[in-house]
Amino acid sequence: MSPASFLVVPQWQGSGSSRAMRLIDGADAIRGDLPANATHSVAVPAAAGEALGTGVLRYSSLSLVRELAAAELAVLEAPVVTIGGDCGSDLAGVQHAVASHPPGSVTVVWFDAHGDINSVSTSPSGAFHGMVVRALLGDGPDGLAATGAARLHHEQLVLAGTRALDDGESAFVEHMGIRVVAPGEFEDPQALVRAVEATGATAVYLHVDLDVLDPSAIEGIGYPEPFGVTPEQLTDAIRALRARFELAGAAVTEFAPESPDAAGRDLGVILRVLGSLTAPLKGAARAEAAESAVGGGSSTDHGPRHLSTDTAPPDDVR
Ligand SMILES: NC(=[NH2+])NCCC[C@H](N)C(=O)O
Repeated sequence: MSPASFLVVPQWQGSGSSRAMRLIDGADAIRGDLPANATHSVAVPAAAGEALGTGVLRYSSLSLVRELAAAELAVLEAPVVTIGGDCGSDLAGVQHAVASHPPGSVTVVWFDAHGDINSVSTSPSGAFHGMVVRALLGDGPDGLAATGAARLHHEQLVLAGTRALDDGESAFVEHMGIRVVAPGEFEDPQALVRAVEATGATAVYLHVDLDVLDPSAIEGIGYPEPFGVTPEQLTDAIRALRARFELAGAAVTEFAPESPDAAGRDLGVILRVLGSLTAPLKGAARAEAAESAVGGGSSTDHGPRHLSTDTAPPDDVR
């Protein structure tokens, strides 16, 4: 596998939070630790944007970001890891991954406390980050909803770590029979592998909203929900999926630190997640074996943090 490329998309317009602009700081903080030669950025418009009668708040900026990101994705080497920004930052990333693989071969695993599967009519907020998955399934305003080969079928979707669905979302998930892997199921890292196997996919797109993690593991998230997964459960699940399926693309989203100091406190965990998505698997397994042989490492991380896609990942430092 070639090393991943990173696409930083500091989109905040999809968030319903009054502190949505913290997402820009979050994207900047993560970018600082990425390998510069593999990192590209989308110039997100400064303007909030207008709904233009679509029912999606700030629709005009969101559809513009989708276009700008799609243009980058067309020239970047896959797999691309999008760095958000809100949960809609990788709308183009998912659509690109699905469209560039044979029909039915990519399953999207949506790691998120929330379903993000509201339609315009069931959304309680009008915020696009709660409607992204629905748009991926083809339901949403023109310019956001996936069409043609980019459209995801609901059989190719697994919601992972989900624990906060709105009523309209629950009804839709139940009606469509969409597979939800609850946080408790993460105790077995193979649970997600089996869920994806059941979809018949050969590749996975891994979307990570950091709020899938338990709030005790991360501070800088705008929509914390209790009873989430541990960083170790998340990274083990990601590595198990990568060991079994081709990685078609990925994203890490919704980092919204309140200050640079606060960002620093969360970066260790975020880089472990990024490492699980991008670092060579064999190296990770070796380092883990070595680590357990010495009885585990230190949990503090004061050294310089840099993510490299071709050396041992930072998630080996626990
Ligand atoms: N990715 C997120 N943080 N999503 C939060 C969504 C909140 C709520 N379900 C909504 O539709 O507005």
